[in-house]
Amino acid sequence: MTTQAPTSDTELLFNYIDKNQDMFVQTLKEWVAIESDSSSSALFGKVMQMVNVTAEKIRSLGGDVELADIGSQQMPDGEIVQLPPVILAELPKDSNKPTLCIYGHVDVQPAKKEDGWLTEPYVLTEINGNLYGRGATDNKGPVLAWLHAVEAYQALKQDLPVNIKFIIEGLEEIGSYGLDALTKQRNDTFFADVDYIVISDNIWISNKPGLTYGTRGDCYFYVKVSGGKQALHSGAHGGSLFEPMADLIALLDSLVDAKGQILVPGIYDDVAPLTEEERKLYENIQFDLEEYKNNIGVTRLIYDKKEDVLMHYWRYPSLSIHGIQGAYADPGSKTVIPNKVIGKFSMRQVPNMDPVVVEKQVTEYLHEIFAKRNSSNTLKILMPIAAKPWVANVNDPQYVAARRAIKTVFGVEPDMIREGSTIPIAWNFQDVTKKSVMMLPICGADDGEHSEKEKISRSNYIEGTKLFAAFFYELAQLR
Ligand SMILES: NCC(=O)N[C@@H](Cc1c[nH]cn1)C(=O)O
Ligand SMILES: [Zn+2]
Ligand SMILES: [Zn+2]
Repeated sequence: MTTQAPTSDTELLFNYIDKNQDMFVQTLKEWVAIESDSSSSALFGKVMQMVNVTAEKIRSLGGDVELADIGSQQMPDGEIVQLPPVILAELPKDSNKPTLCIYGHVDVQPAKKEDGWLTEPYVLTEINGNLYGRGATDNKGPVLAWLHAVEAYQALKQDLPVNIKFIIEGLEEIGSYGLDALTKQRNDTFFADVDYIVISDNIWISNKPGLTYGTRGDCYFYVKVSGGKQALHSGAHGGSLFEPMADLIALLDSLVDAKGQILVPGIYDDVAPLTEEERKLYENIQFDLEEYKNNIGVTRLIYDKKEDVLMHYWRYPSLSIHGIQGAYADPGSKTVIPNKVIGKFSMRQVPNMDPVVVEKQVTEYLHEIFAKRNSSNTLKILMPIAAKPWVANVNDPQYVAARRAIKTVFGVEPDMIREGSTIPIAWNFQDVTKKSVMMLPICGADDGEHSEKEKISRSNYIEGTKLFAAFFYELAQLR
């Protein structure tokens, strides 16, 4: 990548980051080795370990760290569990400087070798310049890049141009339980002197750097269908039973058609109408459909125009079916009728959808479908995650600083992009604190977040660290 006329101080920082890249990769390897999968409360011990390791790293940079208690939570299975704390930290402060608050998460999605990983998911493995491992891109790599950017300033005894606070959590992947309440609770204290909030937990959409001004939200549903007291032999009992799995499959099948249209009545009613001005924005974005299909390993998409594909990721809702708990999923031919199954699906939310309305629409619709089946089974619907979409003002000064930093490090103007996935706390940060919130991604379009090919390229990890160092500088120049 071309580096654009850095100042001599920036040049020193970049050289330091280049020279120490192996050490930065080693730290990422140590972090990836901690299986901080938050998907099940049984694994919260590892999340806790990861939170402590992160806290220690921030302390080593001179940070004052609080492990904020966020209490307990009833999980979808009914169990009440103590939640891992949230890191609220602050580096030594100078009241003449602006204050940047960096948010990130150190929990990860589940990963098992048998899911199809070519490498051990928790052993960071470098292949052709890519660092494969669960959490490499989502979100341990970017969190470390922020910390290493600070470390570079400190190692070179350069004054950090901004005050820095951190909010690092271990429950983002399951909807950031407790963080919205903590944000409200600390709005007049921790957040009072914060000028900017920045998040780096998403990806570019091409090999060109992107700057993100919107994300979709997410409503995550559990559909529980329960039958008799125990699982039964399908030969001995199949034929006269209302089978929970058949009910569930019918319910899941009623949600979305083959063209990706959501079938729940009323769901599109609140979706913000597309304006001519917005439609034009999509035309100039660099996004190669062939390259994209190749990256994600598919031969055909529902839409064949770039603009339609992007709009259906960014500005329209989508519904995905994720799995069935209680279903027989192992290899082999077990002839069982499960007595209780839980279907899981989520619906990405866009402006101006309201999760409260969506929950009602989905629940009523599924109960109607279920009633028509006249089954003896019982149906229960839960919505444990309700995250609103987030859209920012791209004219905010923070975006100016980020554009300049991107130009310095990558030599190009970024594409202004939105994100199809969800950072559950983004909307809350903006709504509660009224501060400027921005997303500054450093991860590649082909990083495979949540998949069995998750990776970050060494180049993005190291150039991303430089980008963050340059961003600190540019942010201070705004004053
Ligand atoms: N990198 C952000 C991310 O992956 N966020 C999750 C958060 C979430 C939403 N619903 C459940 N978890 C995502 O899937 O978008
Ligand atoms: Zn993430
Ligand atoms: Zn994620």
